[in-house]
Amino acid sequence: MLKISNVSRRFGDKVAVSGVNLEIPQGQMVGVIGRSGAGKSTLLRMINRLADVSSGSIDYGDLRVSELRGQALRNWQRDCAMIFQQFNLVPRLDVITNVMLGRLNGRNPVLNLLQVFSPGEQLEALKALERLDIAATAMQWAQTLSGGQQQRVAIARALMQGPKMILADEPIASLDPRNAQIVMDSLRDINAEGITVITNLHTLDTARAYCERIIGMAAGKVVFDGTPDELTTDVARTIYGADGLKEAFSEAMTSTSIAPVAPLRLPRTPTNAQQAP
Ligand SMILES: Nc1ncnc2c1ncn2[C@@H]1O[C@H](COP(=O)(O)OP(=O)(O)OP(=O)(O)O)[C@@H](O)[C@H]1O
Repeated sequence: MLKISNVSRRFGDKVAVSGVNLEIPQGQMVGVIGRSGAGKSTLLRMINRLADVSSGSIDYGDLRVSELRGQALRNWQRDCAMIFQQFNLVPRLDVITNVMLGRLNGRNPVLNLLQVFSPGEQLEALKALERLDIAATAMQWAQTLSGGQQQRVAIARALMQGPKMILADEPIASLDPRNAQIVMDSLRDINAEGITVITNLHTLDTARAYCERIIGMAAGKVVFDGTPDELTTDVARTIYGADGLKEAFSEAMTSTSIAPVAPLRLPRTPTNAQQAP
């Protein structure tokens, strides 16, 4: 269970995240939606500890994530893999090495420096690529792949970490609808194996189609926490505001309007449906 307790983050005078309380059981697939600047990325980055909390605490089971330092922090960042809109691959390294870089934590630093990977690690990386259906690209430079393929490499790299949780910050924002669907299907399949997936999404329809639980943020606060069915137009208006609502729906209709290939699992109910303030 991931527990976020009264977490806030300030940048100077700006409050990016304000008093957020969430409990996310292991294995949930959670979509975080909201307008640009609502605080979605900052929330994810605090869970992964790319950003520190200004106040409040984040716990994972008995682990006080928000106070980890040194090796314990690196272990957490291995357990809690993060993928980004811009993939963050090394462009002039081949795909399989990019995937193996997911193993850096916990290895001998000298081997890392020399980029020496064991046959076992190479096999595992190939398996991860096969799982994402891109093993044929293993020897290509990452920069020669399409955006959708690159995002799948990033997911394979995340899997190499053996994570308990994957945090995805707008993973499909720069992809065409077909690639967006492949990437979301991959995240859903990974989640079906018990890995928690928390993903920021711009579009309502994607969150509805893939996530059993949707968290809506506005001005740093959680203003909705519930199932796709509970996300009515009125609720969407609270999240996006009257202007943003039009944008959210029209965007959903055009750029990344996608639906999952296989039927979804039955939704589990969020344990702590948070009330709008
Ligand atoms: N490093 C930073 N320094 C100063 N302000 C920041 C920093 N990071 C985020 N902010 C501010 O915090 C607020 C929340 O930003 P955040 O990126 O978390 O929102 P978001 O919902 O993820 O938006 P987007 O969908 O555009 O990525 C914004 O007003 C942003 O300008």
